[in-house]
Formats: sequence, C-alpha cells, structure tokens
Amino acid sequence: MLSRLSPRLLSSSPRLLSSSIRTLVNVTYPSPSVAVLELDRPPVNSLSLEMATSITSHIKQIESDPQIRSLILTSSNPKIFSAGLDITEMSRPSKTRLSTFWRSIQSLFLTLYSTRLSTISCITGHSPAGGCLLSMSCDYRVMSRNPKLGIGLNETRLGIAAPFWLKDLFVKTVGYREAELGLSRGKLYSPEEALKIGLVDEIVDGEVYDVAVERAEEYAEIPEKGIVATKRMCRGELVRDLEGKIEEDVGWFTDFILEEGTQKGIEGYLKSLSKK
Ligand SMILES: CCCCCC/C=C\CC(=O)SCCNC(=O)CCNC(=O)[C@H](O)C(C)(C)COP(=O)(O)OP(=O)(O)OC[C@H]1O[C@@H](n2cnc3c(N)ncnc32)[C@H](O)[C@@H]1OP(=O)(O)O
Repeated sequence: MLSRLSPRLLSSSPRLLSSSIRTLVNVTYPSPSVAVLELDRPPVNSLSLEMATSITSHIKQIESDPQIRSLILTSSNPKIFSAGLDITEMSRPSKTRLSTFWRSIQSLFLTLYSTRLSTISCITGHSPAGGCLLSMSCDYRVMSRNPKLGIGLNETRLGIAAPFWLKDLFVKTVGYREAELGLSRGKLYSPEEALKIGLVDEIVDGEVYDVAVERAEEYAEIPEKGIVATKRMCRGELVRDLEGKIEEDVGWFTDFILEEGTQKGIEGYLKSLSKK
C-alpha cells in the first residue's frame, strides 16, 4: 500500500498510516523544493535495522521527486537527534541479523552521503556515534547552542572502533589530528567545541529548525547541475572506497562484534545506560 502513495501524499496525510506500518520517520514539505525527514523512533532514535532501512527508503523516495532539491534531517525528540546505532542490535546477535544490520547502515550512509539532494542536518539534541555519522553525512549542519548537548564519535567508550569509512569521514570533516584525538578518546563535543573544529557549521540560539529551513532554501536556489557535480567530486572517493570494500567491511564488523571481549564490553555499556 505504501508504494502506491506518492511521497507528498504520504507526508501530508500522516493519519493514512496505520500503526501496523509505522515508518519510524515523518516526512513533511515546508516549501515546494524542501523536504524534511524527521527521525521518530522513541525513546532515543537509535538506528535499528528497521530504522536504518526506513530512513534509506524515504530518502530514495524523496530523491525521486525532481521538484525537491533540499532535504532536512531532524528529530521528533527535541533533546536527542539520534543516540546512534541501536546497541541491542550488537548484543548477542545472530550472525545473519548482524550482517544484515550492518549492510543497512552501510546503505544508509552511502544513500545519504551521495544523494543529489542538498542535505541539512538540524541537530536539536544529542548526536553521539551513529547520530554524528548521520549529521556528518549531510552537506550542512546546524545545531542548538545548548552546552549540555554532545556530538562526536564515542565508539571507543563502548569498546568498539569506528569503521574505516567513518574514520575517513571524520578526518575529512575535522582534519587528521583532531579526528585522531576525538576518536581515541571517544570525545563528545559541546556545540561550541564542535563549531570550532568544523564538526558543525552553525550554532543557533533560537529555533534551530527555522534556520535549517532557511539554509535548505538557500541551497535549493543554487543551480542543480553545478552543485551535484561538485558534491560528486568532493564525495566520490569515499563512496567508491566503501563500495569496493562492502564485503570486507561486513566481515570486519561481524568479527569484531561477535568477539567475546566486545560482547562483554557492550553488555557492560548497556547496563550502565539502564542504571542511569
Ligand atoms: C566494530 C565496529 C562498530 C562500529 C560501529 C560504529 C558506528 C556507530 C556506533 C554507535 O552508534 S554505538 C551507539 C553509541 N551511542 C551512545 O553511546 C549513546 C548512548 N545513550 C546515551 O548516552 C543516552 O541515552 C542519551 C542519548 C544521551 C539520552 O539520554 P536520556 O537520559 O535522555 O535517555 P536514557 O535514559 O539514557 O535512554 C533511554 C532508553 O534508551 C536506551 N538507549 C539509549 N541509547 C541507546 C542506543 N544507542 N541503543 C539502544 N538503546 C539505547 C537506554 O538504555 C534507555 O533504555 P531503558 O533503560 O529505558 O530501557
């Protein structure tokens, strides 16, 4: 049923969706050339297999409408953009589910990072690890000034490591030395710190969503051919690197996660989260 509805109809009539086919995201259109994809998986927008798959398929649907030029990625939770990968997917998983899960994350990254759409990440809340991956995959990042918020790659704190393509993305975004420091220490940056190192492009005192819409409209006014070719030039190398190593990366991820030491670390981290 979903595939027979146009993206516009789907988004403008959320009541059409019954709870049995929850999409985990909401799509709206604040102007004729801008779409907003709002992450909506309570409590923390963590990326499960289903969540990652849904985001990817909605980006593809939005992309297929030639009128849409810009996409804003945001969250229905004002305090949390995304808590990153759903850690329960990595806790005592079956190897089959774990591989499929990781493929869904690779595919989400490749789709978001290389879309023809100009993408604006509207970071209203915390954005650790996979949340930071989503933000960094966008073309422009605006974040609320709230000093209590954190954004960064804290994988080492869970006893895991970022894959090579996420490390490369971080290096491209903040530079080699800052990336090495941030990754090793699993550092979450405040919005001010993130602005200083180029992890976000703008921090906003008031309504971050309004600024995101403004930026999305500015991007939408730039002629498409030039901006898409430029994006391809800037991002093609990393896309090709991962595309050429999909299987190797799945093998690396599943081996790393299924190792007993990693499992103990993940269990401990999950316990510390639920004890808070
Ligand atoms: C081998 C290589 C692997 C490479 C993979 C590289 C890529 C990405 C890795 C990741 O993304 S791993 C995930 C990293 N994320 C985090 O460390 C964030 C953890 N969460 C938090 O810090 C906090 O939850 C928060 C986001 C700051 C929100 O805090 P708040 O106080 O508002 O909410 P909580 O009470 O902590 O959480 C509510 C509820 O959600 C559960 N939960 C939180 N985060 C996750 C998550 N990422 N996955 C699954 N579940 C999560 C948390 O346990 C609570 O559950 P209950 O106790 O209510 O059952």
